[in-house]
Amino acid sequence: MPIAMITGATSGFGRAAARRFAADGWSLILTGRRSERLEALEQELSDNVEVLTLTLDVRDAEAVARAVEALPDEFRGVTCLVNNAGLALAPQPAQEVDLADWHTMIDTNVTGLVNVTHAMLPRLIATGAGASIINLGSVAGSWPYPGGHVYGATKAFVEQFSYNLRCDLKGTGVRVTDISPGMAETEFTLVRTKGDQAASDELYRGTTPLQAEDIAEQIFHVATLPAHININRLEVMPTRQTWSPFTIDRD
Ligand SMILES: NC(=O)C1=CN([C@@H]2O[C@H](COP(=O)(O)OP(=O)(O)OC[C@H]3O[C@@H](n4cnc5c(N)ncnc54)[C@H](OP(=O)(O)O)[C@@H]3O)[C@@H](O)[C@H]2O)C=CC1
Ligand SMILES: O=CCS(=O)(=O)O
Repeated sequence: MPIAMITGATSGFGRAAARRFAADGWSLILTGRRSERLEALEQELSDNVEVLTLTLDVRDAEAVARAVEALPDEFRGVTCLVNNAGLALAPQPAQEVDLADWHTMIDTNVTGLVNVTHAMLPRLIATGAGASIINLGSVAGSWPYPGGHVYGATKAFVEQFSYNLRCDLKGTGVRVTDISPGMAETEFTLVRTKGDQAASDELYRGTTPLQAEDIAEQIFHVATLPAHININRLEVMPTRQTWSPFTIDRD
């Protein structure tokens, strides 16, 4: 059975993707920091598929490298890496945020993604044709909005890193895709607002956001395309989300 490694499998897109891959019998390497959630997911899925859970903070390059190095033989032949772990913080204007929140976003969305990719590249190249790296970018990486500041910039990094990886992986068979969702109802806004459930509920109220399962389906689709097809970037929005016009500061 093919193997998917999913970072940030304790919630949202990552957990839904784990369930989607499991439904088709894939073996799973599931990572995240909250071990109790990993254990619950392992319990849920392991009757039907092989599951290995790794409690891992993607920001810790050494821990990531050690965990990948120590993968048991039956989990070494990874077919698909889903670089999903990530977060936004500090929705207020740039001039009002704590520097620490900017650092956390860069450390997680940029450094963390790079840490996991670096550790996993030899495994994916060994798998060769049909292997894929699926990076979770965001519409925020392409479209500016107030309060997007460093979050959007980290996702712009994900897009360009994905394209550049493709160049270097030419000839290895390893595909690279940036999946960039728009508004999706997960724990994302709860994290962004540091636990403000009312603010999270308000954002999604009266509209129809994407659900985690919608993006999980896209991830699974991209991972299971014939080996000669590479989707470079997939931007996915809810039908009820579009762009705003430019704004003008007037006297
Ligand atoms: N929801 C949305 O509107 C959109 C989200 N995205 C992106 O999709 C990805 C998933 O987000 P989503 O599912 O919505 O959000 P959730 O908050 O529901 O899930 C985020 C996941 O990332 C993990 N994570 C966060 N920090 C770390 C870390 N340092 N080390 C390891 N794992 C970490 C969390 O696990 P744990 O806390 O257990 O470590 C959790 O499993 C993110 O990269 C996000 O930026 C992109 C576009 C839209
Ligand atoms: O990445 C998340 C989607 S949004 O909040 O930037 O629209």
